[in-house]
Amino acid sequence: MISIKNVSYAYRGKEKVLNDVNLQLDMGKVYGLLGKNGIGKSTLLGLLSGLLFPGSGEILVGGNEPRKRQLSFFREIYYLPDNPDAPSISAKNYAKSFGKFYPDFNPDFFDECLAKFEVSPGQKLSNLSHGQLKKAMLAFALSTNVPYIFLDEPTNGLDITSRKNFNKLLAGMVQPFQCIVISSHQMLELNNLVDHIIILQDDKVLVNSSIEEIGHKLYFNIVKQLEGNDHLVYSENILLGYAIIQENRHHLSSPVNLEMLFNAAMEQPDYFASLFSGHKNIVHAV
Ligand SMILES: Nc1ncnc2c1ncn2[C@@H]1O[C@H](COP(=O)(O)OP(=O)(O)OP(=O)(O)O)[C@@H](O)[C@H]1O
Repeated sequence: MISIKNVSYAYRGKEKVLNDVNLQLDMGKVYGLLGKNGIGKSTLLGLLSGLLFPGSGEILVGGNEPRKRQLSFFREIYYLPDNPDAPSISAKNYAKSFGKFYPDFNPDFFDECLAKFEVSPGQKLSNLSHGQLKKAMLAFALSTNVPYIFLDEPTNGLDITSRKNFNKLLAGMVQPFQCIVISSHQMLELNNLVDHIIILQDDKVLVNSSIEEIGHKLYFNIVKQLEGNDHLVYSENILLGYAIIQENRHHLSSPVNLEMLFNAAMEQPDYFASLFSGHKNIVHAV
């Protein structure tokens, strides 16, 4: 489990990026971390990975405090940044050298991932394109079998086939003892991958909710006209009419559309904050 309590963080000489953030992340789940550019997603992943230290508050990842940077902690987590370094060794040798560090590293799965991604195991990482390097490092990340995997924009720079393959590989490997956090702007791809959504806005957590809970609270629909649709939260023009979100007062079932959810949350942050924070005095949709 990951517990984030009253955590604030500011880069030197700057305003707080995160202010009094509280979150609990459970095992066996994939979390989608969403937010506009520069809102603090990478910062949060940096704090979880022990690369940054909170100005105040406490973070626990499993039994470890990331800021203590103990060996036992680093064996349990894997953090893949948006722009990973490219050492001058082949993917195969990278796995041989660095796989040892992770007690449950699976070399066969690593080979399988590389093959799926069509990355040559013998080619030097430093000679790969950005997308190829990203795929090699994703293959490594997915093969570590560590309890905590943090992926910053994992599909950024990947072609469409590779994005699909990444989703398939990830969906097939998540174990009950793992907690995976993915920061992304690719919401359509996250749609079928994540169990839980965290949306950052300003220096706070705006939405922290399971897909199931979102589906209970909101109804996603396509209509020809806007008139006559009760409890409208959000609407977008589409070719055949409108894609809308309504309050789900009739307990209907609809697939959650993350892109619409995100756009709606950005448009009405106060409404979403109250809807997903459990406050009794819900600000009603306009
Ligand atoms: N090393 C740094 N020094 C100073 N400020 C930084 C540093 N890294 C990030 N920031 C600032 O902190 C804020 C949050 O940055 P962060 O990279 O966490 O955002 P993000 O949500 O991951 O953005 P994106 O979606 O563009 O990747 C931004 O205003 C950014 O300019």
